[in-house]
Amino acid sequence: MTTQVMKREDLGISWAQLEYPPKSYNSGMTIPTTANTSLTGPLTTPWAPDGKSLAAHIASVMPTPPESPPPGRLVGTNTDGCNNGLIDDTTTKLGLQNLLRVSTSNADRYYLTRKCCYVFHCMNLRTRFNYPVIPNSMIIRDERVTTAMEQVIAEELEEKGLDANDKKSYSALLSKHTTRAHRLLNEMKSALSSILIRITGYVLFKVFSNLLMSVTIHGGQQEVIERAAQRDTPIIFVPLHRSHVDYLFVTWVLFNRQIPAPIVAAGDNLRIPVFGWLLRGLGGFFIKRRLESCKARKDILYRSVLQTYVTHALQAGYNLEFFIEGGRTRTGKPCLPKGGLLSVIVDAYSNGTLDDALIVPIAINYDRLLDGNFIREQMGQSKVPESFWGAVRAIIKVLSTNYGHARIDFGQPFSLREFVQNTKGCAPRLTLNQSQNQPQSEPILGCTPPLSPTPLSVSPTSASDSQPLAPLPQIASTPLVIEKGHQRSLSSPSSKDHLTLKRTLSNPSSTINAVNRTTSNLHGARSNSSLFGNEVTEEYRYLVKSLAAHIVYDAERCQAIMSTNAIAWLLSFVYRDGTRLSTLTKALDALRDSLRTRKRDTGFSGSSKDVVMHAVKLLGAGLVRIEQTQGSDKASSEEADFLIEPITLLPNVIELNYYASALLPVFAVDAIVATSLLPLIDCDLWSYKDCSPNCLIDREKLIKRALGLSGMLQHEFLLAPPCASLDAKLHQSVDSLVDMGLLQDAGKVDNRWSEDSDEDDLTFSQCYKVVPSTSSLEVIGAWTTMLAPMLDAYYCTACSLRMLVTRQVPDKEFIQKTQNHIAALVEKGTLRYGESMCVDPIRNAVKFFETEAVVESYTHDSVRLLYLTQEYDSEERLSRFISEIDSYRS
Ligand SMILES: O=P(O)(O)OC[C@H](O)CO
Repeated sequence: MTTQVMKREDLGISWAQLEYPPKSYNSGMTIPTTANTSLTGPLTTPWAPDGKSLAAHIASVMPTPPESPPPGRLVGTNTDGCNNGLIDDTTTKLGLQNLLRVSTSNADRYYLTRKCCYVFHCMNLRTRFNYPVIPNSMIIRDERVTTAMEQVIAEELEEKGLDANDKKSYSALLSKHTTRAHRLLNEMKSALSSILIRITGYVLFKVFSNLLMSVTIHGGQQEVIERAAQRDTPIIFVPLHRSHVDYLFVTWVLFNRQIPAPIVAAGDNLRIPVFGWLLRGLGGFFIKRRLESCKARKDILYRSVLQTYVTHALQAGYNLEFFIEGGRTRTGKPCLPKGGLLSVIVDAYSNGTLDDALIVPIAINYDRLLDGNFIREQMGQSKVPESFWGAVRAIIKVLSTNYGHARIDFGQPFSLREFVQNTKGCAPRLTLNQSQNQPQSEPILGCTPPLSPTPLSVSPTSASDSQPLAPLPQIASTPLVIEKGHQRSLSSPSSKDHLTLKRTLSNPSSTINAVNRTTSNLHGARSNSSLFGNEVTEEYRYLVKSLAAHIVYDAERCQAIMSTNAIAWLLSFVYRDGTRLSTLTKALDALRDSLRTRKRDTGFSGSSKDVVMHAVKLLGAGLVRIEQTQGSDKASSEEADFLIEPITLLPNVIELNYYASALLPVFAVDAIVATSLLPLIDCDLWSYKDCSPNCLIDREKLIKRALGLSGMLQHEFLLAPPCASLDAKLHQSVDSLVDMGLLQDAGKVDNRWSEDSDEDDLTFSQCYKVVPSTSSLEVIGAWTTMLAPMLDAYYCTACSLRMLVTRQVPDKEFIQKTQNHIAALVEKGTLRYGESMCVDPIRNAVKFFETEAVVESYTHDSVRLLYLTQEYDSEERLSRFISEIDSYRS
């Protein structure tokens, strides 16, 4: 099958003509107006560092006048409709603030005060907080560490064939492992310094004001965090990870609000000379990168030291920050969560050492990434390790560049205790036996009987999607609604998850849920013990997985879409062959409306024409080509039109795709439904534009197919949080196609005799007639094109499985050969999208094949070998599987 190439200009279709989005989306909903208070409102006596008037300065630093700033509301999934006592009218009314604008208590008439406003600002901030020192001895003597040490010693004595009662050998080993525990702790622990935070805070003002046009954050969100910090409960900040700069941003924001800095989990790859020391002084503590790996799991001493350190720090009153995705996203869309540090926190809560914590999902987004790009790694080359000189070179390189705007969004804080209490009743009725102190007979709190897939109108998520945000009721009064599918998946061993998913692809009647999707990422899925050595129950696993999924889902939802994301998306998926500035401007207007109705913030404001020009400039000539069209009047730039064209050649297109991908999660469900619809229609919709081909669509069949495709893309997207029904989301998306006019009600048909029906099927199912209009085709085209590169990658990876027939191949070789194959097809023009060769979708396809029990793997001499399972180890079976994957490509 070749990729469908749609030339919309030839068809006379224009994205901008479109009535978009369909009216049904959150109809009647209004965006909370924080409006013009944003950059000018909340600051009492602000001035620009160079003494210009504020308005003039804003005009010079913003791409457009701030006529309609994005709302910057607090987003929460399980907490939508919950207040936590942190939100009130004040927080919802505050607007966006540019952190680079500072104010002091003096008027701006003094030259020195104006010139040195950052110095005065930083001097006036309170940074001297009580950062208690946690003595090493307290951690090393902790029961958890001593128990781990005894276990390690016993194992070593046994390994060496020594007598377990031999005191001399025992004390020699005790001293060896105690020294190691001290070393591990010293390498790990942070050394928060108030002075360093103040100095770095000032330096960051200077650096960021040179590199960035603004660093924007919503005043209400800051206010909520400030209120949360006044409580006795530790705060756990969990940002999505895009850049190394993320490490600095949260601490810097808190410094500006005079909130104590958190300790921040950093990968030990960042423990490099000077920068490692700096990071440690700013609160960084270093952990091994792959906590989930077998090697790290086996190092029980390391695990016990880490867990004890984090637990003691939380007990001592430190706030914590960690990146739940592990590394930075290479694709531009969030990675599925890792459970490592989250399970430490859940452990600490469940064994009673931590009474509660407030969890704050965070999203940070940049017009342009300061770290460069991930082209190299996506092309299959290995990552260049961090080093001192590498960091220095990178800093020198970025200093002379403009990176546009940056935006930080804090999600709504939610209580760990309330989350656990609400979730406990929904998982299998097993006890959390993490602690001996915990009463085993503890009643299951918040026990909500598992419900059948929740009608959209009553699920917490849907409620939040269709209602204004404030005021929000208390969390405790809103029990989480967990659907049946979750309980099923938990009550079965992980191997059965394979069956669930396998069924989904072939007969996807079971609901795929977010918990299943994170299975392979958390705890290594098949282990029966937690990352930190405790025997875990299914309930515990469920808890960590659903908490992780909630955090990532919430963080993604609060992420603001930057101008470069929007323009890269339009150029990648709507105007891949290029278009005029005027058309792109109208398309951006439509996209902005669509984002607004989906309650998504944008990190830009003002006229779309200016936003397009700003984004095109930032994306640069390597990603977007711009030229003035012939006949434009050069003299009057107002009238001048330009031709704007994306560079779709490899490798540049990979970077463009990175920026476009921030919008993928926003439209993922719709894209899945649209992509599922096309193969169910016998005819080519585009040739029936504005006509009515004689074909009917069965709603249930469409949903089943969409569920199958959702299952296939389970490693790409978190489509719904664990408390919501994916099924309902898909139904909502089908409704939107009806509202759009693409589907017209054709009544119910008797499906008793249809070949797919089984005895339990509904007798009648809803059918729709397909009526493609110009505008609906435009939307369908964009959504299907959005998934096309990914589906091509999955299909080509499935084809590559042929190289595994009767043999084993190292996974690196398998991926490399698949990439080469895709690159060759792109070169020949058989495949349209160069980004299909990125390593991420290929890896995810392999993960999916493993989930489907098509492929298995084992590690030998540190090499991971892939092979086909017995069931698929033949050309014929494999071909059938490949055609099944192919059938999802439109
Ligand atoms: O994206 P990576 O893999 O370079 O990792 C970034 C992490 O912040 C390292 O701690």
